[in-house]
Amino acid sequence: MRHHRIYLNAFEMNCVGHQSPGLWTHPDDEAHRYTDIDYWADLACTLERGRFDAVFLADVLGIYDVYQGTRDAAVRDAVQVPVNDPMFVVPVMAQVTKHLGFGVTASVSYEHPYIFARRMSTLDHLTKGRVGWNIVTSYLDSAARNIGLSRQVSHDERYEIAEEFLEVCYKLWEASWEDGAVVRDKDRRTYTDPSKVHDIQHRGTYYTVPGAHLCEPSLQRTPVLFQAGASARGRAFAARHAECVFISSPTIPATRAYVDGLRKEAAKIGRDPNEIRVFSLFTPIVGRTQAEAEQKSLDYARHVSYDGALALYGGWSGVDFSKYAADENLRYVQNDAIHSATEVFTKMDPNRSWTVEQVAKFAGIGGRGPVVVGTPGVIADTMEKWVNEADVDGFNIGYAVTPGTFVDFVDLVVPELQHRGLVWTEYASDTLRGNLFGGSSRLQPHHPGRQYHLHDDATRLHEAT
Ligand SMILES: Cc1cc2nc3c(=O)[nH]c(=O)nc-3n(C[C@H](O)[C@H](O)[C@H](O)COP(=O)(O)O)c2cc1C
Repeated sequence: MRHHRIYLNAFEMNCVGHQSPGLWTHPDDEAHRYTDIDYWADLACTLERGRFDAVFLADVLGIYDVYQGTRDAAVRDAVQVPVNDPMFVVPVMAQVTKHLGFGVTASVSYEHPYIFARRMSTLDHLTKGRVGWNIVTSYLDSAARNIGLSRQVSHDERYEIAEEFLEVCYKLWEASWEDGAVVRDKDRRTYTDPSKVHDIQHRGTYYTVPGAHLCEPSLQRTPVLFQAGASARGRAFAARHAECVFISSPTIPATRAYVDGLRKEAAKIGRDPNEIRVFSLFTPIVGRTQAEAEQKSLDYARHVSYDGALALYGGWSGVDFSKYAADENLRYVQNDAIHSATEVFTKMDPNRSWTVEQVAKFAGIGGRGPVVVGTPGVIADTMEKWVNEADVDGFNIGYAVTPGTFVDFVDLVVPELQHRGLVWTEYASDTLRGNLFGGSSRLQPHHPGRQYHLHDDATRLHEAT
């Protein structure tokens, strides 16, 4: 195993039906409390008690309306709609914790870097350096139609936009305010030294941002960068920018293929491939005994919504599964949705074909990642096997029911992992990047965003523009 410890993220979303469509009907599920700030505060305390590195908040703009050509199935079963803005629950969770990190999802397709950079600096200040950004390009036409486009920008061009979006953000976060700019000198009546605040003079294909950042430097400056692209273009983007990568695929061989490809891409462009933390989606159903766990799993399965699962998967893949017979094998379809969503079932594991019904059952609990049912020992064994054989660094722990799945994991599995020396018993740092990578809270020295850092490069930035 490459790393001294397993990294843990809780996978959440500011909505009712995140990755287990239909489970809102289960008596133990409290996802409907997503509008109650106490739900988020209590969850954050549970996760910090379990020494989780972070809670990662997914977010999707638009409604899943591919299945049956309407949004009815998604709306009926609360499949990621209603959905609230993830950013606003971060300060609530930061207030009741000291070390837990917060990954928020935001789409480069529906933000502007000048505005967005301020929002992330604000969160990094309020969380004392514990915020991360899951960079997405989005995948639903239904979102594009609501901002004046007839359909979403093509898949690969979304990543071209994302490249420039990141460049503007790096310049704002790293190259506008020098570390010593804010002096708060009451005698000289100088809060900030104007000579240490610089325009970024960005003129690009998609953005023109000539001015200075609006925020003083936060502890991390650039938030920890997460990404989950898994197609060839998505992986190339991740290899260049991501500090952490989320992946979700159902088997170890498919996951290993992704991870090897990602690390090779990173090495090709001069990054340390082992510097990227890879988190694999994983939904545990835990019992004190195997029988108890299996009973729980059967009980959850009875609450899965078949239509809800196909609405979710239809949104991800862009494929209307109502056009297939339930026992028909899935075929790869090239479109502008999530390429990896269908690749994983049609290409990544050649000796396996999947019918629509199997995909619906699989996606009914835990989305596209594996669901493991068992005792704390069985769960820990599986996690160890994935780390050793799929070369992942940690897991994005999804839930079947919330907060139940997280409480079971923290109460039963974390102590087993700690006993095996696989998960730490105490945090090492107060910032998210410090906990994930050790040492500084700033970008790693050979991360591409670092080249904009003022001390190395103030003159170069000005000469280049
Ligand atoms: C674990 C995981 C979580 C994701 N969460 C989100 C999300 O919250 N919002 C979103 O728009 N896309 C999300 N995605 C999708 C990816 O960010 C990305 O849009 C998709 O994988 C497209 O990449 P690809 O075109 O390279 O396949 C997630 C993917 C994975 C594996």
